[in-house]
Amino acid sequence: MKYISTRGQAPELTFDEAMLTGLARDGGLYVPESVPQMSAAEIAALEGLSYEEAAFRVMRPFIGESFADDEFRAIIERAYAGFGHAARAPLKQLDSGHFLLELFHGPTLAFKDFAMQLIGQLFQTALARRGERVTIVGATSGDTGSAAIEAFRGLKNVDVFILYPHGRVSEVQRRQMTTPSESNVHALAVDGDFDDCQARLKDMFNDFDFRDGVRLAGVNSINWARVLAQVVYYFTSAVSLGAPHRKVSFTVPTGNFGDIFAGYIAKKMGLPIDRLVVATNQNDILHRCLSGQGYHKGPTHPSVSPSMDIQVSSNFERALFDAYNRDGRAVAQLMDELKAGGFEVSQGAMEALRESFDSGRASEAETLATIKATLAQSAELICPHTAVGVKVADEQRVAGVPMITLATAHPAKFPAAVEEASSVHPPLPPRMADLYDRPERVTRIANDLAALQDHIKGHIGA
Ligand SMILES: Cc1ncc(COP(=O)(O)O)c(C=O)c1O
Ligand SMILES: N[C@@H](CCOP(=O)(O)O)C(=O)O
Repeated sequence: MKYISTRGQAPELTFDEAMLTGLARDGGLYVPESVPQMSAAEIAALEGLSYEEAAFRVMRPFIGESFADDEFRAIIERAYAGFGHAARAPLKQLDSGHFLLELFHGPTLAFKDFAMQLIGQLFQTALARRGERVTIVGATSGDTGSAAIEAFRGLKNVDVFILYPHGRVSEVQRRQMTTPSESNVHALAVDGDFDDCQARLKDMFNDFDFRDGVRLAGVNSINWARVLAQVVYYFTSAVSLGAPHRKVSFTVPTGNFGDIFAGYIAKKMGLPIDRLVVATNQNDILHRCLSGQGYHKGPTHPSVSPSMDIQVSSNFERALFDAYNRDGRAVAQLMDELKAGGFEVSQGAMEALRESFDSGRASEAETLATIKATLAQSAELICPHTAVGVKVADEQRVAGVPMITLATAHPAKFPAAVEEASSVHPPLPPRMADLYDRPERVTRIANDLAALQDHIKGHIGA
C-alpha cells in the first residue's frame, strides 16, 4: 500500500512513513493510492465482533508491511483499553430513525481519542524500531490538543507542543492541555484564532531546515493515520443497524473535515452509506461551498461550538483531490488561491462533491435550542457540537433510512453552553473531578513563526 500527496509532487510513502511525515513535502496531504474494498460478506462478518477486532479488519488493508499482524492487533488492544465503555463507540437511540454515535468515552472525552490513542501506540512502536525521536507540533481548537497530550505525555522519544487560540477554547479544554505536569508537554496559547495556529503549523512543515532540524511530526488530521482510525466506527455503527443489508446515513459535526472524510473513505471501501451530511456551525464556509457558493474565507466568529470555529478546513483538500480526478496540479492551484482568500469549484468537481456530501448549518440560537429540545424529548444531554449535528440531521433525514449523528464530545467539556441551553450543569467524570484544582503551565506567545520556532527549539528535551 502506497500513499501519494494531494499536490502530486512529493515522494510516495508507505503507511508508517506517511504517519511519521505528517504533511507531504509539497504542502499536500497523503492519501492512499487506491482505497481497499470490503465485500458485503466481509462487512456482514463484523457483526458481533469486539470493537478492537473490527478495527483490525477495517484498518489492516491500509497498513501494508508497516506493522505485522500480531503487533498491530496488540497496538489496537492497548489503544482502546482505557476507554470507559465496553462497546467503545455505543449507539443511543434518539427516536425511531435517529441515533447518536457516542464517541466521547475515551480519556479526554472527545472523538479525537479514537485516533490519538491509536497513533500514540503506533508512533511509539515505529520510533522504538527506528531508534528515532520526534517533535510533535499540533494545532488545536481544543480537542485535538488535549487528546494528543494525553496520548504522548511522558514518552521519552517525543516532545509535544500544542498551539491553541488564546481565549477561544473552553475552560475544561484549556485545563486538559495546561495541567499535565510531564516535561515533554508544552501548551502554547497563541494570540490568534485556530486558523492562525494551523497556518503556523503548516509554515513549520514547509520550512525544511526547521522541519528536518527538529524532526517535526504532526498529529492533526493532516496525518492520514488520524483519518484511518476514524473510519472504523462508521463500520461498527452501520453494521449494528443492519449494514450491509440496509443503508444508513450519517451527519457529522464538521470543522477540519477529518471526521466526515473518514466516512467518505468507509463508503468508498464498500459500506452502504446513503448520505453523508456535513453539519457546520455559524462558521459555515463548508456549507456555503457545498451549496455552490465557492470556498471563500471570512472572519471566524467565536461560537458555542468552538472546536468547529474554522475557515481553512484542512481535509477538504483530500475531497477536492478526488473531485478533481486526482489532479495534484489543480489542487495546488486551488490552495494557492485559498491563500489569497478563496476559490471557485469547477462544475465537474462540484457535481462530484455533491454526489458524496450533503450539508447544513446551525446558528447559535438553533444549537442552544437543540440541546434543550434533545434533553426534553430524548432525555439526552448533548454537547454543542453534537447539537449542530442533531439539528442538521433532523432537517436532512429521509424516511426508511436510519440517520446516525456523531456525538463528538461529552457535554462536560462545554459546561457553560450546555448549562445556558438546558439549565443543567454537566459534571466531569470522577477521574477528572480535580481538574479545576490542578496547577496550570502554559506559555502565551505571539502569532509569529519565528517566535514559535525559537520557543520550540529552546524547549525540546527540556
Ligand atoms: C467536538 C468536536 N466536534 C467536531 C469537530 C469537527 O471535526 P473535524 O475537524 O474532523 O471536522 C471537532 C474538531 O475537530 C471537535 O473537537
Ligand atoms: N477541532 C479540532 C481542530 C483540529 O482538527 P484536526 O482533526 O485536524 O486535528 C480540535 O479540536 O483541535
